[in-house]
Amino acid sequence: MNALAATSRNFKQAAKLLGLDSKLEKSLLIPFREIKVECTIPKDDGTLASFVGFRVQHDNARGPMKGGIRYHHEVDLDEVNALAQLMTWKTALANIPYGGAKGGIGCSPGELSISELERLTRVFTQKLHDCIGIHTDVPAPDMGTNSQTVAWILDEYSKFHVYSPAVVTGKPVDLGGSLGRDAATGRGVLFATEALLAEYGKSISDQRFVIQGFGNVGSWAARLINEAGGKVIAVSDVTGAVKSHNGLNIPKLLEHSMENRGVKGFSGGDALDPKSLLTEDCDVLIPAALGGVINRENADDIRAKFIIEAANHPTDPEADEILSKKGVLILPDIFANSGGVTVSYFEWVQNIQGFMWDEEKVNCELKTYMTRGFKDVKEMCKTYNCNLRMGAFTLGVNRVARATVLRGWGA
Ligand SMILES: NC(=O)C1=CN([C@@H]2O[C@H](COP(=O)(O)OP(=O)(O)OC[C@H]3O[C@@H](n4cnc5c(N)ncnc54)[C@H](OP(=O)(O)O)[C@@H]3O)[C@@H](O)[C@H]2O)C=CC1
Ligand SMILES: O=C(O)CCC(=O)C(=O)O
Repeated sequence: MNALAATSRNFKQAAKLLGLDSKLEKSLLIPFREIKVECTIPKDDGTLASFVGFRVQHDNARGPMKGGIRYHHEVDLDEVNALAQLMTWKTALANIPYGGAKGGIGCSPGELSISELERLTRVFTQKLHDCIGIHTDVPAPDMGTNSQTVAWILDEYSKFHVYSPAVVTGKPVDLGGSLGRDAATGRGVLFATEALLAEYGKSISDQRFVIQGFGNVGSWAARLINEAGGKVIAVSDVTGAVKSHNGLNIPKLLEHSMENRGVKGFSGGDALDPKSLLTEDCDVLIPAALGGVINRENADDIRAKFIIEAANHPTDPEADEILSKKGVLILPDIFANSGGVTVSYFEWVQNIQGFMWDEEKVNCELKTYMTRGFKDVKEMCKTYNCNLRMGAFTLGVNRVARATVLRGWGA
């Protein structure tokens, strides 16, 4: 099932539980605006290369639309649409005053030089600048992009509009980025995992973790889990996978991965077939890379007791059903990875206030939001007698539906 079909299916199930009017349901599902642009750049060797870029602005009932920009060869309109929709429910669940959006370019960032990436980002921004803004749509990094990418967007945007750091979040701290944003999604994953485990009388330090993806989210999650006493027994990225039953030395793995551009070849563990990583014996599985990786092909073989969705839509609805029958608990993406957009919100607030918070305040506020989010999700699970995914979806969808109805459709 593709990402859009899966996300829309979850939305429709939540709308049914909430008893939403079918016309309201339809209006919530259709995106506010879909933008598709051609981006042609000269490569370093003088030849031309053309790419397609997207920005889907899904909903703005609760505030400016918000979401990252992804550079990956699999990016297409359906995927960006699904990710934008997830952002709408995620920002509502986190109770931050935003709607949802997502962007992306179908490209392989690893095959482009830094100057090619800069040109591509600038051309994309030239095509997009009139549709984004502090109070309309605020992009951020996602897979394949980082603080440098949004710094280029900010600079290019500023050639057409007044210099406004709050037009993007996830910026370098020197350009008004927030302390703690880099680690925020991984830190949010830690707080979310702690909250879930506590419900079962468990804690990070008595669990064994497997993490797919060792980029921004996966590596920060690994680092913070390791610091909290958790045993990270296997990790993968595009280059390969490594495992150690005694727990990987995460600081050393981070060093190795920086020096060698990946986890492959790490001497502090055994090489593992990346395909079998998800079905390794562990307590907690954290997918922190691509969507759709847990599906009907492998769901039955998953041995984790808890799945924390650090990635967006890593679990297909068919796998959801299989895992639920097996008694595996899944903490859904729109809650588990909401720490990133929550600290993006703090960054936007700091930029608008013109006042910088210290990192302790950022982390402390993040914990408050994540703890409250978990409590709110559990409350919905109780009200609608549903699992955590439907608890999260009903919470987000209900808040957006209420805002939509209150704003009305008057001409
Ligand atoms: N950044 C953020 O703040 C947020 C991100 N997310 C989600 O988290 C996920 C990861 O994003 P982020 O960490 O930012 O992205 P990054 O680009 O920083 O890292 C992605 C990681 O996934 C790895 N990867 C890619 N394909 C595969 C694969 N087939 N198997 C195993 N590993 C793979 C990459 O390997 P390599 O480096 O070798 O290419 C890299 O380690 C995405 O789903 C994203 O949407 C959600 C909320 C916020
Ligand atoms: O920080 C942001 O605004 C967006 C984060 C994001 O893209 C996500 O949560 O999937």
